[in-house]
Amino acid sequence: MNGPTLAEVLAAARRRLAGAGIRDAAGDARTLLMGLLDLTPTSFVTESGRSLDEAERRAVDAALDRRIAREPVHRILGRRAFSRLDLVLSPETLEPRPDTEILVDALAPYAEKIVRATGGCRILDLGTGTGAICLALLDLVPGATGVGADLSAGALETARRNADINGVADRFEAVESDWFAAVTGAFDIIVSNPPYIVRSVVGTLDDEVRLHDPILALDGGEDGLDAYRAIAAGAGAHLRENGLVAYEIGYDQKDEVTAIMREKGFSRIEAIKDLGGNDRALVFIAAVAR
Ligand SMILES: C[S@@+](CC[C@H](N)C(=O)[O-])C[C@H]1O[C@@H](n2cnc3c(N)ncnc32)[C@H](O)[C@@H]1O
Repeated sequence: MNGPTLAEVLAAARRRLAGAGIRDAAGDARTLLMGLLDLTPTSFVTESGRSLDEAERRAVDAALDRRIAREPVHRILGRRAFSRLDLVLSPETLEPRPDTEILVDALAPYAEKIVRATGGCRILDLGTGTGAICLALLDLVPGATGVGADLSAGALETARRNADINGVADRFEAVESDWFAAVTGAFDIIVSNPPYIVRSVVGTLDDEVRLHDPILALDGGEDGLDAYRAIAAGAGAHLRENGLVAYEIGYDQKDEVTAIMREKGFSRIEAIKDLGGNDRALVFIAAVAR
């Protein structure tokens, strides 16, 4: 006897997730099925009439159980798309967010310009996690090279694997470091999406974030700004002439992060909002040429 079709399994999955109070039940059901069955958006439609075998149905059921227990879709699949990359996730890495692509898109033209002017561009990504920001920039700007630094050895292992999978390993180095502590040399661009959640807020985040993203990737200290202070203090010593420092920030941190950077001699040259209209990325340059 034939099993249920993909369309039938999709409809049942959507109902199960909606019944369990999952907000985007339709989107999550679709993303899970596409990922589990390795289908593209097009083949998902053209194969909607095909039957799922028992092993496939068991895999779908297990994935739905995990989603209902509030595990995020891409953690269940173990990977997610970011910029033009396919990134593997691990328990030690933050799941990269689409908002972070804003920082990548803002920096790529600067990196290209530096490559055109000097023949190369050295990028340092502090708190690299999966390697998302650095690897996406290396992919977009073939003349660039990058260092991804992180305090988590497990995250760095994942970043190295992602560099391999995405064909940029020859231009990427992973360094275990407490911010700049083990970083050597000077860079054209220092970029970071550091932990920036106010410590007292971490416990109130959705289960999907609180229980599945590592605390090291979330907790920004008492006021959420510890990492920006540490990076601002060390950036000058690791920047080439006319080098840039760029951050992802929390929606309400623009003025405070700008003040922290100004105190260390940097001027803000860009402030970029996300699609929701919130401040999301800032770019700085040394106010006085070094
Ligand atoms: C918000 S996550 C960003 C991950 C990745 N860059 C991204 O955008 O998806 C912050 C990262 O900073 C790392 N981190 C936290 N404290 C650190 C420290 N003192 N030195 C270096 N990395 C640190 C965490 O392990 C985590 O990978």
